Amino acid sequence: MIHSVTVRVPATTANLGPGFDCLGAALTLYNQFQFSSQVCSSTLDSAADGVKITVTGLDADRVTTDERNLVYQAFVKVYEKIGQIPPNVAIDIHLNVPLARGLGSSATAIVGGLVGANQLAGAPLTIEEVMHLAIAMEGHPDNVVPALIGGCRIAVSNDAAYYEASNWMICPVAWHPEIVPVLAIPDFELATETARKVLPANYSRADVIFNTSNFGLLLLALETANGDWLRVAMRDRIHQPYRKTLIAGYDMVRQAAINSGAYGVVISGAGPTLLALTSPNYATEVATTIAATWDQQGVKAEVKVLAIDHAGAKYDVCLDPS
Ligand SMILES: Nc1ncnc2c1ncn2[C@@H]1O[C@H](COP(=O)(O)OP(=O)(O)OP(=O)(O)O)[C@@H](O)[C@H]1O
Ligand SMILES: N[C@@H](CCO)C(=O)O
Repeated sequence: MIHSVTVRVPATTANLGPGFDCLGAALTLYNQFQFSSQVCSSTLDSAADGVKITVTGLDADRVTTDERNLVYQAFVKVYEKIGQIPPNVAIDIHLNVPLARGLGSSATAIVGGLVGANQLAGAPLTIEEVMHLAIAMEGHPDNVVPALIGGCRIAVSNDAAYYEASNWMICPVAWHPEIVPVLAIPDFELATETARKVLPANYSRADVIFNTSNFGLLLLALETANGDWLRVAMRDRIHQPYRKTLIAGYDMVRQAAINSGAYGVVISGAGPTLLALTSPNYATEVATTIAATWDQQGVKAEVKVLAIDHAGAKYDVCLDPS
């Protein structure tokens, strides 16, 4: 019998400029979730029956430890899907991905909870079924898909209604190893819900064509590391023009990063983290420049030079010694 499951899930950067709600990449920064079976609920001291949650690491005090916890909600979804009552469980969460910063923290929680529950239940669901549950919970695929299977991915819906889709085609996007993601994480939060509210409901034909052409070029540029293409292809008119007003110093930081060697700078996910893409030779210079420029604007930012994670969610299963 399985005693515990430990799941490691990568952070993700979504959109990459023109790929709003359909393109995302996994990063080498991870949250960890451990799920341990409990014998009976009388041994548990949480307010919620049958679950005890502990959280350590970054922003740990901001995560709820009762049954509203997103990891636990995802855990329960698996048991609903298979028609079983969720077992008593202790969940230990260790956070390295900051909350509400545009690095897919909610996707790590959803994927962690789903993968942990599926393994604890003896793997009744396929990875596709887990992915569909994850997309439905998050509401869009661009963070949860790379968080689950790693790499850079495009998600295409086979259904007419994109956000209600139950059929998805997931395709890998080649990412040239000479393209380095530099992430600049400011010391303020921006909830995805807030950043989605500032977007218009409709777009002009010119804006749609602008994004379509840049998106196509971006895929070629990521594959080939063609700097001239990348400098053009990271532009977007679907979300960034509206969201940048929520991110103090955005224009100045972007220009300074480009002057110091970045191909381009975009809002990571819903923000406020900024993603610069650059070559290995300029990565340190770009990181230092972003931190210094934001500092001049009164914003403290942590800057990380990362790589693309190709593994996605990884788990270890520990069997009951008896
Ligand atoms: N490990 C976790 N455990 C429980 N809840 C979490 C965890 N991580 C994130 N959450 C929940 O998700 C919220 C953040 O989600 P939100 O979509 O606003 O930001 P994000 O996922 O970090 O950014 P983005 O979607 O733009 O990449 C947190 O405020 C918290 O409620
Ligand atoms: N595509 C999403 C990612 C954040 O969850 C957005 O930009 O709102």
